[in-house]
Amino acid sequence: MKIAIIGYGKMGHLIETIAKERGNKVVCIIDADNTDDFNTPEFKSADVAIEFTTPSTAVSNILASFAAGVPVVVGTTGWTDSLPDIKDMCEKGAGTMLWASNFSIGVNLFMAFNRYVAAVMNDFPEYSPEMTEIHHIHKLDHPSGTAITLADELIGKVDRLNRWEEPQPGKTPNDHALMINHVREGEVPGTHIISWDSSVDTITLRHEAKSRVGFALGAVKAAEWLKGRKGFFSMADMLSEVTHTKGLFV
Ligand SMILES: NC(=O)C1=CN([C@@H]2O[C@H](COP(=O)(O)OP(=O)(O)OC[C@H]3O[C@@H](n4cnc5c(N)ncnc54)[C@H](OP(=O)(O)O)[C@@H]3O)[C@@H](O)[C@H]2O)C=CC1
Ligand SMILES: O=C(O)C1=N[C@H](C(=O)O)C[C@H](O)C1
Repeated sequence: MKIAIIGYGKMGHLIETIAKERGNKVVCIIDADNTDDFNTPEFKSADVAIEFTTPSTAVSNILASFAAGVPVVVGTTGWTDSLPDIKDMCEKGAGTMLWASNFSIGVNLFMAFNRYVAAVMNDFPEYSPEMTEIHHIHKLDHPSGTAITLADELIGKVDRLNRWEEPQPGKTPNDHALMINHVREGEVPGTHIISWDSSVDTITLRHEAKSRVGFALGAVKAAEWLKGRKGFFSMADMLSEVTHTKGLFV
């Protein structure tokens, strides 16, 4: 299939390599210096575009893809206050998009395990959860998009929690808040840790990406899956088609 790449940074380069290895054709690459190319026949000829840019540019790139009639897979994080409006546009037929805070298959399994553990822990108030995400020093946003997804899903299952917070000097954490810590260190591709602590033990769930390959491969697979579909989708929609475990994703 024909793929357009929006954002030719660390993810964009890897997506180009993996898309070609899987037999796809990259017909257009848009980076910060050629954002007018959404209007070109090359961009408009793409079956699907894949967008990994910055928190401040994702929304305009999504809208430009919709205007060009090209479905878009979006991996950029840090812009999701606008997600409900974009989702609404897709549901009204104005565009097609698949968004995920993390395209790694392993992280999406980890998200399912997180939901399961949180549902179990709802009955065990002696355990308190905490989350930590560790990423490379170039990352612009915190907490990571993945941590926000994990936190929202955990809070949704645990009656004693109603929000997430980041630690602030001098501020006592709210009793009903899940704390999310962020660490920026070297070139770490992405690590997420959820710990459930009691006075007698700690249960820890940990996902550690070894490189960005899992993210890029998942995004290309999502683009291949999105071709020919219309509406708003998530990785759960795609993955629910490949598992026999009932209720794991949707
Ligand atoms: N969902 C997931 O699985 C994953 C999500 N991410 C997220 O993806 C995003 C990108 O990550 P990464 O590739 O590592 O970041 P990079 O900084 O390496 O790449 C971003 C690229 O976008 C370009 N860019 C900036 N503005 C625009 C614009 N208006 N239109 C098109 N391109 C533009 C930048 O150009 P220039 O440098 O010239 O400004 C740069 O080449 C981040 O938000 C990150 O959190 C990352 C990995 C996995
Ligand atoms: O910026 C990154 O690099 C990553 N961003 C995503 C996030 O914010 O969750 C996904 C992955 O962890 C890498």
